Amino acid sequence: MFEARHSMDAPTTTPSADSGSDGGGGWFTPHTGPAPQPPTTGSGEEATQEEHRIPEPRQAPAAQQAQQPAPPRAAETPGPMAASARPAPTHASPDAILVRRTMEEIGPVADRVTSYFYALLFVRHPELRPLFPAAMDTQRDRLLKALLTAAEHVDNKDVLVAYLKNLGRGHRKYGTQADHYPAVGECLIAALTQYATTTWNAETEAAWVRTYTTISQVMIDAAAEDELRAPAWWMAEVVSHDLRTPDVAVVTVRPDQPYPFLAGQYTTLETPWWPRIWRHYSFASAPRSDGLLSFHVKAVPAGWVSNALVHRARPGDVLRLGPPAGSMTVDHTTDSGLLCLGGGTGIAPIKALVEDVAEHGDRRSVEVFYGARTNHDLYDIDTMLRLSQSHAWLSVRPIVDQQAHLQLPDAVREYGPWNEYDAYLSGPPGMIRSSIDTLRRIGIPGSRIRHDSVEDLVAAAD
Ligand SMILES: NC(=O)C1=CN([C@@H]2O[C@H](COP(=O)(O)OP(=O)(O)OC[C@H]3O[C@@H](n4cnc5c(N)ncnc54)[C@H](O)[C@@H]3O)[C@@H](O)[C@H]2O)C=CC1
Repeated sequence: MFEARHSMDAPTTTPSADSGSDGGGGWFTPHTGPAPQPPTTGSGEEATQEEHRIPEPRQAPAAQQAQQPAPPRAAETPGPMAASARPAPTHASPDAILVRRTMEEIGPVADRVTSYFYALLFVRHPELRPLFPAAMDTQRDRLLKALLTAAEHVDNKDVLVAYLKNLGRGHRKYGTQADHYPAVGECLIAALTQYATTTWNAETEAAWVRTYTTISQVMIDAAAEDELRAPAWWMAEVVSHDLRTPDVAVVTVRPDQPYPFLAGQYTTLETPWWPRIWRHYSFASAPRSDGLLSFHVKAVPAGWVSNALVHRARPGDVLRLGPPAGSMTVDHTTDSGLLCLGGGTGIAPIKALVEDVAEHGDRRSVEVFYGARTNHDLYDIDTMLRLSQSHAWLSVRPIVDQQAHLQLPDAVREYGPWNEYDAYLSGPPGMIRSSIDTLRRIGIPGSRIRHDSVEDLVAAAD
């Protein structure tokens, strides 16, 4: 997906990271087994400090997990923000109310909470420091994002559990182990205790402990299950590097073992030059019979990874890839048309979606609007036009800001009607936001608009 999306996701663990589960209060049905169960205090029940300690995680019973059919990996990876339509909880659970109250209080001092948390973690657990990148700036933001996500989705079990499973799997590549989670949880609680001084009390602490315990258990179980069927990461050799403009390259790699994914998904990628710094890029093609994977990379100012990939990477270099993720995939159970907006290098997953429809033999209408600032920036227009010449159901319209005197989302209004279409958005965060507004204004419901996380796009732009 992109180097943006999803951001520097380094090892973590905080609800942060990306969010939660459901404890005694509600959103998670505890597994059977020897796992220590979270305390089941209700909203008004006061728990002791001892009860509030982060319990040791239960190791997932591998044998039991092995018997479960492994669902296709791609289907499990919707991020909570992957689609614009998220069902809102109808009422908040007592834990959700307490967690959100804490979040509101620490919001204005989020930077300090985050710094304090990491300082504490690395002082108390220096053995965890090597799991994180040398420069922690982006990581700090990631923690806050994860906290907010957990709070926001604390009652939304389905979305949250899917998100956490994805997160747990994704953390394998950092070397995160089950026994790291209590350390992180204790530092998180300590940081919240320090800064949420007005709202913090035993009841709130119990709510956070329950929330964090269930969050970490979902992640640990997902990682253990994943271990049975997939590597923690893939090594991938660069086999071609095509500089399309002075700052955009199409990089093609050969993974060291089969890499299953769906068109429209993205991966995380680490270069040998910036160890432990991972960035997101979408697959620019549907799965290929030769197993090769391509990415469109734009070097952005101060972008360590993107500049390395565009200006330094050459055939023979070896990258590391995390697991595939993302839910911006084609729903082959319907025959709705696809309205695709690809801005800049955001055209990469759109091209993969088009190839997916073509390979599936569907005859669904696919309308692609390909936006760029200048003609020169339409670096993949030849490929897209070639595809449209081969497929009568596909139309491709380049929208160049300078010529059209309007931006990509506005151009879509001039065509349509779009009521029989599902929309797929890919590009810079501002484009995603304004496209959502525009599409909703012209009557496309949020449930039919798909895109990757805008928050991650902002955070990972590097
Ligand atoms: N490389 C990849 O695999 C993927 C990249 N992305 C994201 O796509 C972006 C691509 O960046 P660039 O190529 O520099 O794109 P860009 O900044 O040149 O913009 C591309 C298009 O989006 C439109 N646009 C930009 N901001 C807008 C706004 N606020 N409102 C309406 N329209 C707007 C522009 O008018 C232009 O048509 C990056 O943010 C990247 O993270 C997204 C998905 C995949």
